[in-house]
Amino acid sequence: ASTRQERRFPDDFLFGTATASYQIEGGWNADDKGENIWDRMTHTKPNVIKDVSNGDIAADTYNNYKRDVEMMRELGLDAYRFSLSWSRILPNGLSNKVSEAGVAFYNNYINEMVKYGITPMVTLYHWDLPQKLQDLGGFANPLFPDWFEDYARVVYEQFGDRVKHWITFNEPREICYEGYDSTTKAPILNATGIGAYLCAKNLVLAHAKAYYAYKNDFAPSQDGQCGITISVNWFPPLTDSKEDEIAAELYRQAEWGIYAEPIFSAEGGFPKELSEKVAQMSMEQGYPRSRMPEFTDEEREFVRGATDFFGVNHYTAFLVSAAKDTEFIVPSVYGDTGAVTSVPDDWPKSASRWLTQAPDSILNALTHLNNKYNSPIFYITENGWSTRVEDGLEDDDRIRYYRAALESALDVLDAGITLKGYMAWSLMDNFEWMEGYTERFGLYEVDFEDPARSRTPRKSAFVYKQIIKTRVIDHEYEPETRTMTIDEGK
Ligand SMILES: CCCCCCCCCCCCC/C=C/[C@@H](O)[C@@H](N)CO[C@@H]1O[C@H](CO)[C@H](O)[C@H](O)[C@H]1O
Repeated sequence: ASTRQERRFPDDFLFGTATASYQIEGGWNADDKGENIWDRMTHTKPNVIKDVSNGDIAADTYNNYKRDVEMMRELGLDAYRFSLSWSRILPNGLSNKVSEAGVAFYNNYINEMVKYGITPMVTLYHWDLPQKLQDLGGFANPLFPDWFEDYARVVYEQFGDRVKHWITFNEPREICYEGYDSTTKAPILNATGIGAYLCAKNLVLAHAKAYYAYKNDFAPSQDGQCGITISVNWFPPLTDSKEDEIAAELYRQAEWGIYAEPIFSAEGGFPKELSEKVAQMSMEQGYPRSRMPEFTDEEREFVRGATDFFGVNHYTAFLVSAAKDTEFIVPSVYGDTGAVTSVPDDWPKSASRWLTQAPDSILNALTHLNNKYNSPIFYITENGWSTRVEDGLEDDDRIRYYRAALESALDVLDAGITLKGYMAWSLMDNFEWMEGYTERFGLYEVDFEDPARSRTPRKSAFVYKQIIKTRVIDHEYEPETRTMTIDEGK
């Protein structure tokens, strides 16, 4: 039997880090870039952000992209996942006008990665919708799938000769539930119990349109893959009672099933149990039809199977139980599930109130998805841990989290599940959405007081580098230095 020390990641396993355009780029109005929904929200309602900050400059990757690639080389990354700013490429959101400056910025960034053998993994949409499209309803407009396909075609055309890994959307739950159904992400629409379902349908249709545009018109010559990234945290029942089992299943369907099921399940369409529950609740609440829209047979068939891989953003777990005396907002997604969550006191806590270190949660989540969806190809497209500003560079908590997460990823490989890569969130500190700059996820610390936005490796950067280099998790490894260098050949 092999010892834990001997367990290795395969040589072709893609180790990387991830970021997102609005969180790092800055250059919010550089050249002819158009306004996006985060620009609009942070400028007109600054108090919704915890430290009243914004992403106007962020880590200033717009001017620091060569330093970013240098950091990728220092870590010895195989791959780098980043997103494109739609309104930097199409200032008005629509494809009649393409920004030369925006395209040039991404060409430079991608070329710099390719020059050093780093595989670019590109997300088309990580939450920064052009404001002009939001003014027309955004994801709630039935034309949204067409707008997204048009944008995707421009992007494939411009960058597809070098980019072979495409992700259409990052985290549909955060786009639809947090943006349309509540007030935790732009555009803070707060259409509770309605926004998430409406957005979910248009989002998966948009994904399928962009997927088939690539598959039919670009993949034959460009030879890449196209998938979607869904936020899949692990939601087991609190107890083995029937009520908690049912609550947990409904909760999983609301969290990620409404986005995953239409694409990955054999039947297609929204998850059965949640659809029935929402239809029943809608009737009881006096609506003339279900708040959850239906797919036509043609739409269902179009979306079903429209992917080459399943990108999983995984951070944590919550225990789910049937609500006893909770008063839910009516109507609301969580009211539809009738479920509540809790977290054991002994799971280590991060700087983010939602993020604890749950045991074996990567293995549990991926095993569940693998069984449910007929063994797709997986990438972990985000996984990471937050610290506070004052925690500085000695981030042993983050190291403990990453080692445990990567052990769980090795368990996934041992279980015969096809996991092809792991992207740590994040390469560097960045604008953490509603939390501003108060929570830090970076392997590199960014000094946001410094006009140059200087970047300094944390201890975790040295540990991650060692794991990538050796393909082994050495729990005893202590970096001897805090001076980062680029290894030969990187
Ligand atoms: C009794 C429970 C106690 C917890 C109370 C917290 C209540 C808040 C519940 C919120 C649930 C959040 C679910 C988690 C979502 C995350 O997986 C997801 N938002 C991660 O998104 C990515 O996060 C990165 C770091 O936050 C980064 O910002 C990136 O852009 C996102 O893709």
